[in-house]
Amino acid sequence: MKIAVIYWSGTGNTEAMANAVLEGAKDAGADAQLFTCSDFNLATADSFDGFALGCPAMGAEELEDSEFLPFYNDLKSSLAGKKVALFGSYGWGGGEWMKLWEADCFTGAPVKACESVISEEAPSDDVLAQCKELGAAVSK
Ligand SMILES: Cc1cc2nc3c(=O)[nH]c(=O)nc-3n(C[C@H](O)[C@H](O)[C@H](O)COP(=O)(O)O)c2cc1C
Repeated sequence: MKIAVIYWSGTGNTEAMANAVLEGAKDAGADAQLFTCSDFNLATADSFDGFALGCPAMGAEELEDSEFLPFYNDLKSSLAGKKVALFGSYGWGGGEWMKLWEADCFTGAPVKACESVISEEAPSDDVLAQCKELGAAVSK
């Protein structure tokens, strides 16, 4: 399985989660690669079997809108039939942004690999373990 772990992170919390997702995917035997959303070449999207996408809550319970949201909107058409899992960090909103993101993502054609993983600010060891499991789930 060829897996892309693609994230945006302003202060490193979602980045730490992405690193754990990558580790979990590699441990599960996937050919997994880590990208920031601005580094990912959309022309290569069809070559991946699964995607783990990470973005923190920004704006008012929104995806980061200067880099991640435009990237995600462009990627969406390539997610049909692919395994997808979502993760990210939040501050004070209780995870509302993730519910909105899931509704947007999984009412389309992607195959939900597992439950999303969210972290209040910096990920704890427990959350990092959940991130590794997410990486493994998207790799199956
Ligand atoms: C401009 C801005 C907007 C934010 N909006 C929200 C929000 O709507 N809901 C929330 O729970 N946290 C919000 N946060 C908190 C971040 O989601 C939180 O600090 C998160 O850990 C940042 O992740 P990162 O380190 O990957 O950038 C916001 C933070 C910033 C800087």
